[in-house]
Amino acid sequence: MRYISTRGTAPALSFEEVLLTGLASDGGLYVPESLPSFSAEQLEEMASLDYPSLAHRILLPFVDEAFSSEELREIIDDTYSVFRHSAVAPLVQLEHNQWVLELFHGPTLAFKDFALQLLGRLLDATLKRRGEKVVIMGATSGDTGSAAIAGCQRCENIDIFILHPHNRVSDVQRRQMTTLSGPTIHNLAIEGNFDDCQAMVKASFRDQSFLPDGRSLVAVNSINWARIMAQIVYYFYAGLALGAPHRAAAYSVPTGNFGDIFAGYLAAKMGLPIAQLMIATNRNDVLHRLLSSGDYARQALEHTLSPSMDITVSSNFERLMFDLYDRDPSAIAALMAAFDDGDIALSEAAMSNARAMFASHRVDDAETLACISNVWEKTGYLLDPHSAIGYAAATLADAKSGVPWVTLATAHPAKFPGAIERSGVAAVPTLPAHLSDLFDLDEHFDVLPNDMAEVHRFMSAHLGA
Ligand SMILES: N[C@@H](CCOP(=O)(O)O)C(=O)O
Repeated sequence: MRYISTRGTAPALSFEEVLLTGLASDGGLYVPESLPSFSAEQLEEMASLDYPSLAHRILLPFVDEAFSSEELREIIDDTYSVFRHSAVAPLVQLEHNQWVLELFHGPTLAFKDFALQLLGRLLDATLKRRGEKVVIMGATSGDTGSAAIAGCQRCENIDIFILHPHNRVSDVQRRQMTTLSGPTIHNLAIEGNFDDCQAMVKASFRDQSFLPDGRSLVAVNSINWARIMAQIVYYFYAGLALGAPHRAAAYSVPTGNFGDIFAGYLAAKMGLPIAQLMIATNRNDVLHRLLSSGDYARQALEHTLSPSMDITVSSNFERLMFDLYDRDPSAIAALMAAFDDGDIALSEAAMSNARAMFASHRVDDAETLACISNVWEKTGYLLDPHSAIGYAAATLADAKSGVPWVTLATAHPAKFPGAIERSGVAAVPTLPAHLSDLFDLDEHFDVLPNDMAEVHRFMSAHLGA
């Protein structure tokens, strides 16, 4: 399997090379040159597999020569053994045609664990084999940070630097990152927003001259292909449980960086029957505006009750655009250059291709709180604010569709006690036992200005030998 850049001038890479990078050298994102696909007969046979077996079946073609089938199986078994639910990704029915896929049973209580627990193990094995050290640099609006640290802290050959927007993640989210200490773990609270953090990370990938010779950056954000790859699996898991290949389901995905929903799009291309993919956004709604009115104009980032989705530049949309423009890298390079300068307009053909698979809905804070409260009253089920955005969008779509809707429940409600309290429900979400001492532990983080030179100076000064 080879991986190519969406902008066409960076070299094609193997899986191992793509795992050890982030952005392509031309500023694009890596995608597989071609996708494996599964026939209806193969899907029928896959329907009986447990989560690790299904993951192995789906992921093996992507890693090809980098890991043997046995090595991959061992890594996958180890990865999902740390999840607290034996089904790994349980599917729960809340109402007629409404399901939630619980993706918060991993160590840090968010869907990011599915990919980052795996990525940490793949990295560890690869770096040991190559005898190399790397520097991990990531940006988080709340969930990726702790999941990346938890996934990679066992790796001996890394230093990890995670940038989060100062005072803009929930207390639980921050503590999940900043209480994981060690000489190689660095949490940087940036005096800016998530877009600032992500822009610094991307710029750092493009010019790595601040690093000493022999060290390079590896991404833990969804610009790293391995993140997307791992997230394809749970779409198959839910779809097969709901009757694929004989019945299609629709998926509602709380969307920020577009990585999670892009994984669903790939699952459809790989043969999973998917009726529709719902882009569910908060007030940071650039993707909803694009889908509904063709408006892809940048707007100022707003801080909401769903901080993990407070993002206005959705990195992975570029991967979708690459397909919408028939995989023409020069079209993407031109569009992204124009986007750097301001707004872009997609062609009619691209828009109609996008609308064939995607719908969208924006849910503001008041609607998010109302959804948490309504669902609690009706079903006794407690949604976190991000999952509530997905569920609100799915219930609006349901009346029109008649297909089963699966909302991706991307985080545990205990990560957002403030929002739950504001929703007025009588429930108090509690952290699972392994995090019960979270508020007793010391925090370690440095506050830095929104200035890349300062961040690079900090990183150079704190790199291990
Ligand atoms: N929503 C993320 C922000 C980064 O997105 P990613 O999927 O590219 O890592 C978060 O919660 O940190």
